[in-house]
Amino acid sequence: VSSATFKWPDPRMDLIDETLYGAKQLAALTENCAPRDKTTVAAQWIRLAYHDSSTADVREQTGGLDASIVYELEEDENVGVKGLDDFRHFTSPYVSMADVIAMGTVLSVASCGGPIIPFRGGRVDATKAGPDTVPEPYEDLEDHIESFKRQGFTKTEMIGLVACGHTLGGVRKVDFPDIIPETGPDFENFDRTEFKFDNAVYVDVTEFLDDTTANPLVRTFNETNRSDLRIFGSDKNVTMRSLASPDKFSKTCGSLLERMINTVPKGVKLTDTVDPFENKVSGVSLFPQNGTLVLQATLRRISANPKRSVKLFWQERQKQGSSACNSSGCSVNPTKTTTYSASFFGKLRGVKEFTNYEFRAQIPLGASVSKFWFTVDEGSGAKTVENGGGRYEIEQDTVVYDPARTTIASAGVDGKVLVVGVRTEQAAGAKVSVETYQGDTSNYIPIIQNVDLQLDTKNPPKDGYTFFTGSISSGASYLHVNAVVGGKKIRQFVDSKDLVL
Ligand code: HEM
Repeated sequence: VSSATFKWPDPRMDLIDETLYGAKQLAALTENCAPRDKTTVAAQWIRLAYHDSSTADVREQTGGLDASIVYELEEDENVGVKGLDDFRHFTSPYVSMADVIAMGTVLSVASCGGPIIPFRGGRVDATKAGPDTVPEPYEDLEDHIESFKRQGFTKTEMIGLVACGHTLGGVRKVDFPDIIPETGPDFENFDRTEFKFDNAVYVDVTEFLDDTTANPLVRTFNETNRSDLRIFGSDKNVTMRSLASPDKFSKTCGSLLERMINTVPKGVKLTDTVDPFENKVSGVSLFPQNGTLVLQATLRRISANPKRSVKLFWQERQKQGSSACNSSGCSVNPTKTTTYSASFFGKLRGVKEFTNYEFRAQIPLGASVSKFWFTVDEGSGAKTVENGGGRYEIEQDTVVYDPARTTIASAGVDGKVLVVGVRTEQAAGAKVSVETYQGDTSNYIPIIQNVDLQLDTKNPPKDGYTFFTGSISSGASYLHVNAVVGGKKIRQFVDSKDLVL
């Protein structure tokens, strides 16, 4: 699997990159192996991911990491499972709950000092519960071997995966009174380094081998429930001994957990690995204002270089005799430059910070724009940034989301009032609607709504555009504008950061 390149427009890559490395707050929740509920956020997220993925049947190619857990929370086997309340804020039309669960594992393992697991996106969420397949402590060894085999893991890999999972967190008395007796503590850690993924090798393994472990799944009064004891010892400790090397433990866990999160049903195709992108373009909008077209775009570069200068260039859609552009093209300097810290995970990947260069170009209405690109000079000469060749192409200017008029229309309103412009010469008979996305719901199932937009009476035609408007729910965080204009279908994505006012 190779490393993905960012070819704008690609909202999926944009959002994945932002969630893992950038400004989204998912990573911050587990930073420094954050404690929560007597355990760690990391332990909760990893357990959730395992329970979700344990529905995998690799021969049938069904189940796996597909967020079916959303429909399985009431089942006994999922007692104490936590994390979906964290994850629901980070889904979008391009990043499924299953992807966020997988990111949760990548982030939490790294946050506690474990290996860096490469992340790939593209998982598809299930629409119903999967089978009851989570292994339970009272089951015998043969059942566990069978169950891991169905999930795609050999017996040796089962030993590894359980050791990797149980290096964090522990057992809760309220959830498992058959493991921790009434007289015992409310929560018992699997090992003595509950905030460390890496040290666990020493602790889990040597403690286990030394027979001094506190692991309740090894020591519990109830022999039937000593599943870790049976699993770890199932090959006379050969695997556990091999994991006594910290390096071997880290590598083994990295590759087993990677396989766990990448086990997906038939037909689901994962993206390439998402590493931090050197150049990322977002926040692109084109809308009419005060007799011109405004082109807004943001270029994000890795790191902050005070010597760096960045310019936006564009090419006109219609050649105009008296255009504002001279022979070297039209260009503008940034209106705003903001440096922000990378997430802890970005930092682990060698990225300390990012710098956003925000541009706002005013373009004659008649000329409009077809392509844009940038030059970046780090102090040693300007280099062109042009979307890996082909430049940043603005497919159409017929239907445009209008952030400025939307801001004005939404002021003081409960919810949002969206304004979309359609080129006046093509506006007759135009059908404009929006498909809104709300991921942050109490049952973790996104709400998708279609709203037809009507002619906007408060914004009469102006600047060559005719405006359409409609109210959308305040919970909607992303949307697509869908239009049929002159028999042609046009679809435009609006990111939450461009929508939230
Ligand atoms: C035979 C297989 C397994 C059994 C029987 C088992 C059983 C358990 C039990 C009983 C708990 C306590 C949960 C609670 O008190 O709410 C637990 C916690 C946990 N398990 Fe497993 N587990 C197995 C495999 C795995 C695997 C493969 C992983 C991940 C790769 C994993 C990750 C975790 C984590 C991280 C916790 C701690 C959760 C927390 O502290 O909130 N387990 N497991």
